[in-house]
Amino acid sequence: MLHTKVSQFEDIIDQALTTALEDKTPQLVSFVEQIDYQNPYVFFHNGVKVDQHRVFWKSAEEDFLMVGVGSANKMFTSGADRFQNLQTAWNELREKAIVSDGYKQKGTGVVALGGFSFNSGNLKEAPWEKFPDSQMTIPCFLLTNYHHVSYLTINAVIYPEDHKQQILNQLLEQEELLFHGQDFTPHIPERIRAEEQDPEGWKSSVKQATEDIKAGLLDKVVLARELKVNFKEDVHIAAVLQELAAKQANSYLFAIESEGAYFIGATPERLAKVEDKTLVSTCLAGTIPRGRNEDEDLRLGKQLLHDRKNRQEHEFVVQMIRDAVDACCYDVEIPSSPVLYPLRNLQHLYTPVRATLQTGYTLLDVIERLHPTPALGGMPQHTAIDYIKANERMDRGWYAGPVGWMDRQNNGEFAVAIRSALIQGKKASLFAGCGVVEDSDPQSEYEETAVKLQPMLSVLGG
Ligand SMILES: C=C(O[C@@H]1C=C(C(=O)O)C=C[C@H]1O)C(=O)O
Ligand SMILES: [Mg+2]
Repeated sequence: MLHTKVSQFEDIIDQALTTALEDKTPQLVSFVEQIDYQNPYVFFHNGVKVDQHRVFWKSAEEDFLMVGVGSANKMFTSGADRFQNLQTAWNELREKAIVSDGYKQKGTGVVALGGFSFNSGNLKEAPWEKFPDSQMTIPCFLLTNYHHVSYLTINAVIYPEDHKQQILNQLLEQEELLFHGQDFTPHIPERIRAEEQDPEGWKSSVKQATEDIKAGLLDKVVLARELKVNFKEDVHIAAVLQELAAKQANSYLFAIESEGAYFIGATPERLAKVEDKTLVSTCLAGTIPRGRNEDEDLRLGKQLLHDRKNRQEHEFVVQMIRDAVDACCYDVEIPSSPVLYPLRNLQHLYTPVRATLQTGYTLLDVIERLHPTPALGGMPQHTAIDYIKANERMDRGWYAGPVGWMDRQNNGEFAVAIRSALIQGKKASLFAGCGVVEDSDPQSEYEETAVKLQPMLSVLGG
């Protein structure tokens, strides 16, 4: 940190100490500076020297990325009111924060990153014991790369009994560690085993779901399965992120640490984004592989656009998101038919949603209404959630839950945590699901999930 910056930082610590003593409560301070361009993967890698708790987010559509190290504060909420309770805790924190920020760039300053499990309030089964119902971190150190400029935020909680010089020394020492050492050797772990969990059983549950749909129990349900993988050595998370970034264009990248386990993924699916009053959401459902050449690719794309079963999968998502967005927005724009969304090894049907948020509603209100959309749950929403709990034979944990970030202005973005894996040392669990409708064929759905496992599998042992 530059000399002038240190004295500005000292000033806000002084202010915070005064307030903390007066109010007899801890006080959050946030200090933002522009720094030389930083490689985010090196920063993530170095971060572990300061704190094992690290979080990562990269946008799918623009040059915008955040890496958080340590936590000035973590917000945990659980149960049915977890979104509302988080909003309350967040409002209190962000309104009271003392901020020194001459740039006012998005994703800098008081920012919370994290996510939510798919279901709230259930007991966590293996392998999810280390992940809470929800966790949003205000990182101690936050690197933000936006339009090729790097910003460093330092967030700290100042207690009434703290000493300025001690805090300053500790933070400067940690900062030194973060920027020391400029590279790492990318290392992809060697896979020694990959084990599917009862594929035949899974296919029969898809078959059963099509029968239950024909019988009128529900219209659509998303069923997921797990692939367990073992490696010869511990997985190097920074290297995996770097590989994903190189391979998975048009995807959000995320990583969230909890008690030494990392939930990580490259998902194409936005849940909701709010910038000022503009809300953007995404309907993404309906899948076909990419072709091996341009002709085949075009042919497959056309086939997907006109396939009755895939269009039905997609239409349920559009219907539900439209209703949810109509209830809290105006000027809702949704095209009447989908287009293709190409990824490295598959393509989806995609309908963008854009609207203006009514006064009084926040990003978290929208997330609460949307989650889970029929792209991850089904239709009707609550029937599908119960159906999944009763029939899926695994704990989804954070798979298919909302992951993302929000800032002090309540702007932010959440994606749906699919194409994801939970990594713990030498072990990983990969997850993939698919939308089941009345015309679903178990074998094709099985193959669809196999293709969806590929992005994570390809960076976890090749
Ligand atoms: C559930 C997943 O993906 C979802 C299901 C899709 C489908 O069945 O066509 C497509 C995109 C996603 O909404 C997953 O990747 O695990
Ligand atoms: Mg599908």
